[in-house]
Amino acid sequence: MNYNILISDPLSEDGIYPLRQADGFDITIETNMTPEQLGERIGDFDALLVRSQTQVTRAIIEKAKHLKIIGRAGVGVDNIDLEAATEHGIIVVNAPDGNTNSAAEHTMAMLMSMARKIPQAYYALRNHNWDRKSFVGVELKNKTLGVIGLGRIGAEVAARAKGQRMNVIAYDPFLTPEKADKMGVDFGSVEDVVRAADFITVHTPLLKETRHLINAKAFDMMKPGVQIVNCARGGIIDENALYDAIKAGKVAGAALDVFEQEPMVDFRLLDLPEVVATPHLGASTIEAQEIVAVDVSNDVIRYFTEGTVRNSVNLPSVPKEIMAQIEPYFDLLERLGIFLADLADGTAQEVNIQYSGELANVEVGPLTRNMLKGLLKRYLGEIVNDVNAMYFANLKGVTVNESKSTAAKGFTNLITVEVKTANGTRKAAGTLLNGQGARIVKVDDFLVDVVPKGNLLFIRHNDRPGVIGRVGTLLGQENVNIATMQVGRSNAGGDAIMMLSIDKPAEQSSLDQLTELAEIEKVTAINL
Ligand SMILES: NC(=O)c1ccc[n+]([C@@H]2O[C@H](COP(=O)([O-])OP(=O)(O)OC[C@H]3O[C@@H](n4cnc5c(N)ncnc54)[C@H](O)[C@@H]3O)[C@@H](O)[C@H]2O)c1
Ligand SMILES: O=C(O)[C@H](O)COP(=O)(O)O
Repeated sequence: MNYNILISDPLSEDGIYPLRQADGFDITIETNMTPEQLGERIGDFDALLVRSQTQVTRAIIEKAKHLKIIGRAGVGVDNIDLEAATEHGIIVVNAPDGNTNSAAEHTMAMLMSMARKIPQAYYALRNHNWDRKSFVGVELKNKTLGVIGLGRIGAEVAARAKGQRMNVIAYDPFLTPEKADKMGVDFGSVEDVVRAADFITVHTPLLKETRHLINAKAFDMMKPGVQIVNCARGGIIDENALYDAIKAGKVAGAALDVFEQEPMVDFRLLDLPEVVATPHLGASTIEAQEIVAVDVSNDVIRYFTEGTVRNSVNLPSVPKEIMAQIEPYFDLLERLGIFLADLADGTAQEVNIQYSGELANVEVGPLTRNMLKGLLKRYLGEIVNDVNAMYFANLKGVTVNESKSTAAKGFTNLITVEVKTANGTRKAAGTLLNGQGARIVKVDDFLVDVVPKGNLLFIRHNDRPGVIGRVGTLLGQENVNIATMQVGRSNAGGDAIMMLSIDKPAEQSSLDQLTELAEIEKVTAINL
């Protein structure tokens, strides 16, 4: 079966070459769809590739019955409802650094165009107006550039500005005075930056915290004649406040690549001669478009062929070497989750998972998510996957605690999962035995050695002579063949367990008959 990929924004044809070359993918390119058209089509697709144009809203995601992955060929994912994607188990990947250089170059081009009024002069000249008086600019040299958001693009811009012999002052929540020193920039708060700068450029994502970060109050603090660049996201600068600050003569220039509403509908700012603008072209170079499309294409291929991705936005990413170490445990963890969901009396309220042995030294989040997937699938069905397992755990009020210990009681690794419900606590521990695959090695406090596959019967009983025979006989009469059987007890004559693997699921009537045996306390059928 081929996977259906929809590309709904213009992507570089060279960039999607990996997808065209790989086996098993059918590509549909349909750009310029209305939200209604996208909503009608999206149900047919397993993957969606976009840039910033397509609005992947909750309404679209709710119609995307087969969608497993959304690839954003670029950085910003503010056009994708990440919460809705996560809830629906859809992984979102982006291309975090493919357009860094292009965006930084565009920022510098905008800064210089603004400082030297190049677009305005060109516009006059095109209208056959040889005007050498109206377009006197200012130099960058020895001026201070304030950079707000010193991430990938901000840092590249800062380095280039230093090449223009500018002083740079920056604010970023992750910036420390030491890091700033190493980069040769001054360190300051947003207020310090805004007060000190002759030119300001913003390079943050658009978040709740950064929306209108540059507002009327910030403009009040700025030096008269300040010039401002936004090649990050519309909305970081309050456009109304910018308009007022330009009109008031406080701001001498603005260079905007991005706008609060795109495509633009309100052209008021562009009527001001101080404003230069481009229609969101920061990443629009042949090089950047090829790299970002290659990056997301490769993640889509990886996802469908290996089940891994490099640049997930809604799942923490795990380095390749660590993934190689933990991936063999994925299946065991999912099965431990299913096992405990069947064994537990009621729905989970708290889950404690302990990683002992070598796994104590690595990132185990993906393993915990696989265990939760198995556990929650039993209550919530196949909608649960490793992307949304943690979301559903939170939604259902299940507390999840992870702990680690390097001591693994003779195993290379031992993973113990404890599930607490309103009616008690059940526990199971599993491991991978060298060359022999997955095993459950402990259930509650009883040692066992069970392959976690197929149909199992877990029987709690009193340790009395003849009980094992009676169970065997009864199952035989019911035509249920026992493949393996393990027994364990706390002490002679005390609490005991039987763990049977059987060749076909036992009928409820057989389970009822087993439960009626005098020594049997409880029979649980587990289907892995
Ligand atoms: N115009 C374009 O075509 C274009 C192209 C590429 C990227 N972008 C946009 O540029 C922005 C930056 O991209 P990037 O690749 O550098 O991202 P990045 O994640 O590397 O950097 C963003 C930085 O912003 C910082 N930040 C977050 N909240 C902040 C706050 N309240 N104040 C100050 N700093 C804050 C983060 O700590 C981070 O270092 C994104 O919004 C991206 O979408 C636009
Ligand atoms: O966030 C980004 O990567 C840029 O804004 C580029 O957006 P685009 O892919 O729509 O050009």
